[in-house]
Amino acid sequence: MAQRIDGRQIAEDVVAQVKERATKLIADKNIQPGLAVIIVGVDPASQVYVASKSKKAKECGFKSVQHTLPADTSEADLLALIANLNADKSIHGILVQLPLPGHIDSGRVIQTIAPEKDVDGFHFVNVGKLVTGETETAFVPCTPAGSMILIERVRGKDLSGLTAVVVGRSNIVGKPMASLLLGANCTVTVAHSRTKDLPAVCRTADILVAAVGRPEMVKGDWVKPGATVIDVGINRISTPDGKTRLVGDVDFAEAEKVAGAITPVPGGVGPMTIALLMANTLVSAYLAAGLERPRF
Ligand SMILES: Nc1nc2c(c(=O)[nH]1)N[C@@H](CN(C=O)c1ccc(C(=O)N[C@@H](CCC(=O)O)C(=O)O)cc1)CN2
Repeated sequence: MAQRIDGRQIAEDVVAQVKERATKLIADKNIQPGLAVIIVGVDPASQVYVASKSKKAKECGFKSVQHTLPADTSEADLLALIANLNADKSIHGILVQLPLPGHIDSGRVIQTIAPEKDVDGFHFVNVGKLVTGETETAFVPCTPAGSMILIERVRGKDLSGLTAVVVGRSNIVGKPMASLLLGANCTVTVAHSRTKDLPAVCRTADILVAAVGRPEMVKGDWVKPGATVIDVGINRISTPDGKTRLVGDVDFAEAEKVAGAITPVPGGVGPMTIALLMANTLVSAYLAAGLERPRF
């Protein structure tokens, strides 16, 4: 049976380190990291995630500001708010919760955030830095950055020569995940809906990352014995008793019989996303003060 990777515990460890370093930054330099989180509309899941982010920021000792805007907010008003936050010296990180309502161009919104405050790592400047290996000043998207920490906890820091397969090619998870694994000297394949014989491709992976958004798609016989399986999917499905439950993109019951280590859903990658947002905000405050980048 595979080792279950406890994302909640590892996220707590990361948050504890962030809190300790934030406390020191405040004491030594009188700089309090500041995070502004913006939500537009009333998507229930987004409301939960944003509330968790604001709460966690407070726990870390950060200045935590939440802007809750109505669903019919104009793009111009949202861009004006971001411009104000870009100019606000007490704010080191700006996060706009996705998805945004359909009348707002998410791309334009993301590109309006100052790259040095883009703690989501979605701005072209940060994407370019990640792809080119400019990791001193890059912000890496929180979900892949958190997934890398989980992988390193299981396999150690040296992933050199391992075969990695990332299933999914989104800008938020799949592509940055592939860049991180490549940066760690893995041999990386990005698989997707048009990949031929996806099960066979997945079976080549020492590290298998599933980020497709399809409930329990990755079956046990897609997993190489002993592989590390990172399940990024968070899918709510209906159960026969009329309730709902969360499942990942991996069929956990099958895969845990084959894998060496595997993340559960919930309690795997999800908590790391919020922990890495705290880490990125701390990094932003350090870099703004001209200090050496803290590593996690
Ligand atoms: N601007 C952003 N928007 C979105 C991001 C993001 O990184 N930046 N990611 C996702 C949602 N997300 C954070 O925003 C997120 C998703 C899930 C979790 C999490 O902890 N999940 C729990 C289960 C929660 C539940 O019970 O529903 C888990 O997996 O254990 C945290 C953050 C989309 N939008």
